[in-house]
Amino acid sequence: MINIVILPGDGIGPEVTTEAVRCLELLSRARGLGLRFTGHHFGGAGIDAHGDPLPASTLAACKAANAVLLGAVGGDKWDEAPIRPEAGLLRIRAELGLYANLRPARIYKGLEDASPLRADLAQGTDVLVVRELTGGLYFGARTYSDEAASDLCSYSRPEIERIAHIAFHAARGRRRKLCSVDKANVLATSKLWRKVVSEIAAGYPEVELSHLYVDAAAMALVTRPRDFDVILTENLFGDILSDELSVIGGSIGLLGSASVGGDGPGLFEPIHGSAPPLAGKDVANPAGAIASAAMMLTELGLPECAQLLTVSLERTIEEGHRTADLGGTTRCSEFGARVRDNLRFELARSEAGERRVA
Ligand SMILES: NC(=O)C1=CN([C@@H]2O[C@H](COP(=O)(O)OP(=O)(O)OC[C@H]3O[C@@H](n4cnc5c(N)ncnc54)[C@H](O)[C@@H]3O)[C@@H](O)[C@H]2O)C=CC1
Ligand SMILES: CC(C)CC(=O)C(=O)O
Ligand SMILES: [Mg+2]
Repeated sequence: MINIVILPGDGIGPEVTTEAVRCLELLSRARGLGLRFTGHHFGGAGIDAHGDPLPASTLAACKAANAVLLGAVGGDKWDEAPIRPEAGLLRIRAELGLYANLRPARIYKGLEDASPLRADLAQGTDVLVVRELTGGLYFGARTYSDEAASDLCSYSRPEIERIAHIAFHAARGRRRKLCSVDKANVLATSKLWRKVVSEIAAGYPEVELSHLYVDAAAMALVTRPRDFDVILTENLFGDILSDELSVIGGSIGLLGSASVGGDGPGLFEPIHGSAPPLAGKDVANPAGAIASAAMMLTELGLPECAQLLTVSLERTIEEGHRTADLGGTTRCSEFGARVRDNLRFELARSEAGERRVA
């Protein structure tokens, strides 16, 4: 039995996670994986039900699970709450020790026209953002009054070393190029970041290391995205740059992510937020949630099942099924159903050991 905790969260979170879970259920039945799903309140839904975005019962269930699949949290409704839904997200990342957030971005076949960039700039973009997830500004002490406010940014050498190793390992298995992004011309944390990353590079001579300041990186991502293979960066910069990178492929709704590094379960979530204006309308793009589910299967040691789901998602996109964010009319639930149609086909094909004639 593989126990998976589902945290649908708020806004479009429940809609996109439903489609991802249905794909996983299909795979589990077909392959006898023994996946068992239990849903728990989280984010705004946690505040409404328990007065806490990360209720104790939810945290206990996550810690006991094999993996956690998350939708998204937040919304205006909780703007004035003493603890915002987003605080629950930060807490669960810290509680599970998930210091590494992997966000792969690429141009899907069939979406070549969906990029806001000229095709000659965008085509072939395939980047993995390795974002430090439990340090930096999001976790520093804050002060606030209506006259002055502050946020503390700090990083220690071990925090930088461990995320750098993850990124160098990833680069070694890809095109062996790693760009570390910081603001070392201004920030003390970035100065240490650059020094430590450069030292770690000595252990990975086959990986070509470069450094960019974050402002220049933001520019380079839209002028020469294909030059990047792995981007290693700190929490805030990774959050911002991965949203930027996602639209080069057409939409933020396409990107999944894996948060790993702890002793317990990993957490898998699309990179987008709860998109309140889209909630309840069956129009959100569930591709990022489905891609996150595929990343979860890989992490659970089921790479073949992950591949079947990835191929099914790719084929659905290639067939031209597009949700509204990509200029189409396919509903969220319909898109999920088409992925499952393709998944049934892939399962049958792999069982028959046949190759499909293109
Ligand atoms: N991981 C999480 O749970 C995150 C939560 N948030 C929260 O979400 C709420 C909304 O934040 P925003 O800044 O608007 O970011 P957002 O990511 O929810 O939306 C940004 C834009 O992308 C669109 N979009 C996002 N996901 C989409 C999808 N799957 N399909 C189609 N279009 C999609 C939205 O309609 C909007 O135009 C806030 O409360 C914010 O704090 C924001 C980012 C991450
Ligand atoms: C909502 C924030 C806590 C984080 C965020 O935007 C993200 O992780 O993508
Ligand atoms: Mg974000």
